[in-house]
Amino acid sequence: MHYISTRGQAPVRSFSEVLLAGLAEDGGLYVPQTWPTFSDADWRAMRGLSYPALAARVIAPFAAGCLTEADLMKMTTAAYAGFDHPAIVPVTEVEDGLFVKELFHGPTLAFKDMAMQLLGHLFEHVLASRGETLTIVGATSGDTGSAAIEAFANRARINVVILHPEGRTSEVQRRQMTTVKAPNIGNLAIQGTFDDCQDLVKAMFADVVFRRDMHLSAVNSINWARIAAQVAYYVHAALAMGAPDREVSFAVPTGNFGNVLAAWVARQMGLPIRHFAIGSNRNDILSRFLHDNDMSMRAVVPSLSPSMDIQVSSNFERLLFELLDRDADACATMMMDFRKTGRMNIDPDAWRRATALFSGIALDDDGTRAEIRSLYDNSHYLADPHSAIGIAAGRAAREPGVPMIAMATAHPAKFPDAMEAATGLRPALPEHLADLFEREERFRVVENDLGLVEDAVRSLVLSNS
Ligand SMILES: N[C@@H](CCOP(=O)(O)O)C(=O)O
Repeated sequence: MHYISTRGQAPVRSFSEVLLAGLAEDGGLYVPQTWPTFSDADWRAMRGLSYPALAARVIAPFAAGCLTEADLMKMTTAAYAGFDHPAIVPVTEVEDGLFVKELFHGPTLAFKDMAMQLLGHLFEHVLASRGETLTIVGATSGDTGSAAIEAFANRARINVVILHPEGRTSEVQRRQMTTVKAPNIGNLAIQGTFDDCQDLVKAMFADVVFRRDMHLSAVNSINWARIAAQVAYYVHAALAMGAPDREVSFAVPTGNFGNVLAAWVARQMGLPIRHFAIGSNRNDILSRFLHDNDMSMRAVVPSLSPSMDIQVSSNFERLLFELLDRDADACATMMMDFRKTGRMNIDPDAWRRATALFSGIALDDDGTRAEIRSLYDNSHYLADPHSAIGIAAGRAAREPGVPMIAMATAHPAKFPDAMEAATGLRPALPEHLADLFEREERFRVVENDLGLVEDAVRSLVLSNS
């Protein structure tokens, strides 16, 4: 399997090379040169596999030429061994035909663990076989950071520096990152938004000298391996509902567009997925795009669902590349114009093709609290603010006879204030995080300035050498 950049000017690479590269040199995102597919018989043969075995089977075509299914199976087995639910990704029906798939049973209580736990093993395996070391820089609006820190803490060949927007995550989310005392982990609180953090990460990659000297890599969903790992739980959910002999639809709370993109990839691989319903908070660029073809950036506003306080959804570029029939030059031009003007003009035919598959809703904080409350009152289901928005999106797009599976992306205990305001309940953190508020925090506040951030990354890495 080979990978090409959505902007067409970066080397064609293998899975392992893409894993280590993170972002393509031309600023684009890597995608498979062709989409691997499974036949209906192949899908049926996956029914009844354990989650680790299914994940290895689904990821194997993406890693072809670098890793075998057996290699992957060792890693998926280790990756999911610590999850606190025997089903790893359990599903429950909350309303007629509306299901919730819980992706938050990993160590940091968010769906990011599903991919990140595996990435820890993938990076270690590939780096050991090449005798290399690297520095991961990541941007987080709340969940990616702690998942990456947990997956990479104390790994010998890897330093990790996570940028979070100062004061814009929940306190639990921040403490999950800043209280981990491992020599290879650093945290920077950036005076800006998540979009600023993500731009800084991309700017570090664009600085060729810094990128080379630091051996930079990424674990945000700009890294293809994140998407590949996330495809597996969509396959798992669909097969459990009767696919490939029955269509299913998915609802996904969406910020950086990586999670729902993984669902779309499962469809590219031949899984009969009818519809993707996405949920946003007041940072509603994606739902405005789907409603009115209005892809225009507005200021990022804080919300009850901080992980989705995002206006520039990186993975939209991968979908755009397909909507443009893989015209990399057009994709590069549109992405660069978007960054210059804050607006993307998408051809009406391409927009119609997107809206044939995707729909979106946006809930403000009042709407989010009301959704959490009514789910609790009517279905006795406690959904965190992000998951509640996804469930609302699923309800809005549900069709008779087609199971709608909404992704529950985070544990409610990550957002105790929001949960208490909505339901009067303050969900407790699980045992391994019970003393989180007594742990000492360690992070540096840095201005939103590339030079200062690069200096901070350099000094964190040097202090661990
Ligand atoms: N919602 C994310 C933002 C980064 O998304 P990613 O999927 O690209 O890592 C977060 O919680 O950090």
